[in-house]
Amino acid sequence: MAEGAPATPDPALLALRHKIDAVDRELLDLVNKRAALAQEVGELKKKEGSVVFRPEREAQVIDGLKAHNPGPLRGESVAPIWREIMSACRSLETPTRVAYLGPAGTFSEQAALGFFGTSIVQVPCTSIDEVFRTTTAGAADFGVVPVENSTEGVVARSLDLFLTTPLFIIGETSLFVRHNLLRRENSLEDIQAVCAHPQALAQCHGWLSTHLPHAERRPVSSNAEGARLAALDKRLAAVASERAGSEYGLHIVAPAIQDDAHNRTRFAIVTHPDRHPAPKASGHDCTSLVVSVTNKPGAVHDMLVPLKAHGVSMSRFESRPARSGQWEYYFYIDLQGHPEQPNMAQALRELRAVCAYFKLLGTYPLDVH
Ligand SMILES: O=C(O)C(=O)C[C@]1(C(=O)O)C=C[C@@H](O)C=C1
Repeated sequence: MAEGAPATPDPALLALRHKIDAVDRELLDLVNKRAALAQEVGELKKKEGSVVFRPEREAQVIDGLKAHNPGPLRGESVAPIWREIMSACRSLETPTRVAYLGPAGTFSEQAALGFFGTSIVQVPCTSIDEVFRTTTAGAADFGVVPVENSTEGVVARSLDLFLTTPLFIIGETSLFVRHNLLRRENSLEDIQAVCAHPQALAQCHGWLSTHLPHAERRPVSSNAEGARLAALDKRLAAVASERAGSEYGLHIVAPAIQDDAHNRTRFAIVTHPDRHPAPKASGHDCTSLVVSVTNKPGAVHDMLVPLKAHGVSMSRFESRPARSGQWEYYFYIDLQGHPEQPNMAQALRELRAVCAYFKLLGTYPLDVH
């Protein structure tokens, strides 16, 4: 028995626990009632031949509950609880297979479980390219890929693959990324190399330069792969999540070593347009596109004119070299709204007319917390 615990439990505590047990049973009955309704929805969808996962509906369910939450449950507790309930309900309609950059313990895995809930079939992949290939080939229904980090900027490989694959975006999610130095020994002595994904090494550049200036920085395919290697060799350390540390039995030698305390990574959820329709408007949506314009004065200005004319806000504007050798660029643009809104539809039509290249990458509900 823990020190300080009374020999006989406090009757007031017992009474409260009885009440909690009774509420839990009621909750279980209600969640089962909800699950049975979701099963009925599943039957209906099977008859109609329509898809099970509806990101816009899930976003509306969560938005609605948050707006009606009387408390004391905190607002930010609502989304994770209902995501998990909807994940369990969805799995009764059909399995959801989700590809992401594995192995176990990566931030991509955490993003996949956070977005879809844990009642999914996990399809860990060895690279971002493999996530795109697996989802394109239909071995996974959805892929989760990192697109941007608040410290390091864009994840170039994901952006390049949006251009060359048929996949489109149906959702987004973002995570606070806390990196830890992990190792078999609980010490900073005699570390020969630090293994991690190049993005993670870059996000911890300052800390590594100060505390381990002589250790080699060894880029590997994922942070969890770095943790796996560190578990095999005591001269190696890894930069990875706490989850990866417990997965591979490593000590957290130094916690939260990322240079920016607010380090966040944003992920896109992708799927194949032949297997999934674009989400309908949820009320809080984002539309992503990639465009290019001819290399002449005023071309970028002309591109922005239709957005201003129709009152469409832009939340992101990124450029990537087009690799034509002509100083030409692709522009990755996020717009606030959905093409079902007439002003957005008109702005997109006019924008398309002034672009040399135009590809709609997707339209999807904004991340709800
Ligand atoms: O409303 C639906 O279309 C359902 O299938 C039910 C439900 C839910 O559990 O609320 C489950 C899966 C969908 O992604 C959206 C919502």
